[in-house]
Amino acid sequence: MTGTGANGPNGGANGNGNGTASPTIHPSIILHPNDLASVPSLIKEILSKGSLLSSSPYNDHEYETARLSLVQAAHRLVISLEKPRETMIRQTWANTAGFSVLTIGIEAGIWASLASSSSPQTVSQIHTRLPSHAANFHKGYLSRILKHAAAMGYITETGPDTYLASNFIKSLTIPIMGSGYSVFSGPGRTGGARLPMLALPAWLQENGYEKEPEGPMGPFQHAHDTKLNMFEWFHANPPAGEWFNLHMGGYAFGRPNWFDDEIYPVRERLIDGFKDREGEALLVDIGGGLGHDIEAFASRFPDAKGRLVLQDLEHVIEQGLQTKVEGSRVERTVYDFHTEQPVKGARAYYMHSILHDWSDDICVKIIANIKEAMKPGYSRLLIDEGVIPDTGASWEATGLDMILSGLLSSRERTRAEWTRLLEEKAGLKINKIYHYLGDASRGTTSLIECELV
Ligand SMILES: C[S@@+](CC[C@H](N)C(=O)[O-])C[C@H]1O[C@@H](n2cnc3c(N)ncnc32)[C@H](O)[C@@H]1O
Repeated sequence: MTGTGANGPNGGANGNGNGTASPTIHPSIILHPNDLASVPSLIKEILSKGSLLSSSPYNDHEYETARLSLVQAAHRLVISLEKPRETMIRQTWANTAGFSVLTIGIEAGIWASLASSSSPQTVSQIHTRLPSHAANFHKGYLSRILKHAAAMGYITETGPDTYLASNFIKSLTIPIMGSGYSVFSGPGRTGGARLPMLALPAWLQENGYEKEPEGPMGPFQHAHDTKLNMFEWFHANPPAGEWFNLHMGGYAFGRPNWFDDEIYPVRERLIDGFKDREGEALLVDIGGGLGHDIEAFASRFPDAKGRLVLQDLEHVIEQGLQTKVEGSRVERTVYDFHTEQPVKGARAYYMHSILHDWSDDICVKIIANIKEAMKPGYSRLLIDEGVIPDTGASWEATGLDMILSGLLSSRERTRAEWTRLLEEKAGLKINKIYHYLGDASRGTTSLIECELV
């Protein structure tokens, strides 16, 4: 690739890549850092958050809050200090290549080989331990891949062609972590979940920018030339479905749980007042995937009476059986939530990251099936989802919102949008929105408790 100089590829200094001019922006701005004015205050913030971090006990709430705001300030510092060309090249070249490199390393067993030793490894040593399907990996190319991984900070370069695994790269050898890269890259040459995101600008352009992704023929269907929705397409393109389900486990891992003491008072709202009779369900996890949420609930409340029921599609339930907790009392059942809810009168129906996958119209139908099964004045519907704040939403929340638009033509919702959906359209009453610690202002997750009106 060759440079085109300050005048850009379109024959004029202000070409914007599509041949249209931006007359008011002078190209000299490319020579200046993105936001130099913010640098002093960001450095001050980093120093103060840094000392808070060292004085809080590891992993308590204050530590986590300080750590997260430190990460955010550090990212902002990098982008403020960078010049536009550097940001553009980092994003278009380095990050794109970085994603491919990480995926190759997962699929060819490079990270597993590197992580199998706690001391620095040469390229030859890493190569010797590659699994049989990658045993003939081109050594020169392996060396180039590792160099980029080191330049990106994913691994540590300790000498020429010698590297040490980082905590991050070791974690990619764990399926719930590595699967995210696989599902966004493949399977095979499909482009997986990344393809629709790459095709999102074209989808919007072809639709004259007049509508947001919606309906059964959204960016995902256009990019993959399919009528299937994302879940159906993953299932039809194995092992994408299995990767996705594992990826959900990675997304949930180590995050606070909705039933933590500081978030939702489970004893007061669910266990007290539970009608302890034969066959009564305490909790039904609808679309619960491989079961990480309900299994965590079961081990947190071992003495709570009542059935704990996990529901998902057949192939997901089957996959979950391979990793289920030995001796667990969770009942794993096959159920399609577009049909009548078979567990009647449960104390609580729980849905985590379900309604954000669907348009309001379909959500109303999913909720109608639950409403039919709910007992008035007794059953509660618990919705574990993001509530996007008016300002200051985190990149995790907004990133998910964009991903949902591209993959499922759906959305994360604001408080007003949740109220419109749950109260005005679905006819439920929202009792209260319980915010996860530190998340109230970031929009990543909250627990919305609803009842029949
Ligand atoms: C985004 S995942 C969330 C999984 C899990 N609740 C979690 O938070 O990790 C959506 C889940 O909905 C399930 N699902 C999709 N369509 C379904 C349907 N028609 N009936 C039941 N489950 C369905 C998927 O299999 C998947 O497990």
